[in-house]
Amino acid sequence: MTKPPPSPPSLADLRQEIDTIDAQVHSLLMQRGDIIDRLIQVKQTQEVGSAFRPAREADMMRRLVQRHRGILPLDTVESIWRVIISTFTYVQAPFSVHADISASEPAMRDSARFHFGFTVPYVSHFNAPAAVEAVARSKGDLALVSATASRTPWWIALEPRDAPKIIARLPFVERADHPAALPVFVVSRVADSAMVTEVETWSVRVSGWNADTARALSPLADIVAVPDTAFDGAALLVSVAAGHLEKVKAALIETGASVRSSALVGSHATRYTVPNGTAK
Ligand SMILES: O=C(O)C(=O)C[C@]1(C(=O)O)C=C[C@@H](O)C=C1
Repeated sequence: MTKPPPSPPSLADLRQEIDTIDAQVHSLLMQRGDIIDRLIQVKQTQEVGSAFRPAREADMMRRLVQRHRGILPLDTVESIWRVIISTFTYVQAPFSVHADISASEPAMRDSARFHFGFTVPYVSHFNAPAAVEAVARSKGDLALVSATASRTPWWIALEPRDAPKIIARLPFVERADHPAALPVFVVSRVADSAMVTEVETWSVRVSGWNADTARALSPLADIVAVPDTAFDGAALLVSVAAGHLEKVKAALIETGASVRSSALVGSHATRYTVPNGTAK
């Protein structure tokens, strides 16, 4: 005699399983909070003012994407972890996010909320220099500024040694249809040891900037250029693999431009793109 197939679990049984998992997830988050409490003692955040560790976060976000499987969309998993990590950053040392909304207020707000959640205060500014200035006056605040376009060479303010620096590029995990896709630089003051140094960002002032020069540089580096009429040139923000600025300078000179000055104004992790077909 064959046994009848087991009856499917009831709705009440499945809800019981969900309640058990929710309680475990909540309990694990509270345990994570206890660890953060202990981490504060060993981390000495007070010295630099900010608990944000871009190198660690870039690595955590990449690993999260790599291990993700199943029907829960990657957008959701990424946004949950962004809120977890940034809120635990905030509880270590409160900070505000100063956003330059001159490119697009809704896109900038989406980026700030997606990457830093709703607990971290959001302050909007009408231009990049104002957002950067607010960070320079603060202890550990962050500024979010467009990484692809600018009306002003705001990065010149980052040149002095003790000025804030570019410390990250968002989103950490790029892909088609990212819900907060606006490319953004994060500007802040963090300990040197917390910086990711894979990609360097340089403030470069050039004379003789023209379309040929821009074309010659595009395979070598990501560039934001603002015309500098006083010198028939441009103020550039150059993002280039660490140690490769000399190649950019050589290409500039080959196309007839000349470099008037260059200063390192930050660094960030290599851009990480989710392979096609993985993201949901
Ligand atoms: O690893 C740290 O230094 C932490 O402070 C922990 C933590 C996290 O919540 O995982 C929070 C803030 C940092 O930006 C990176 C990670």
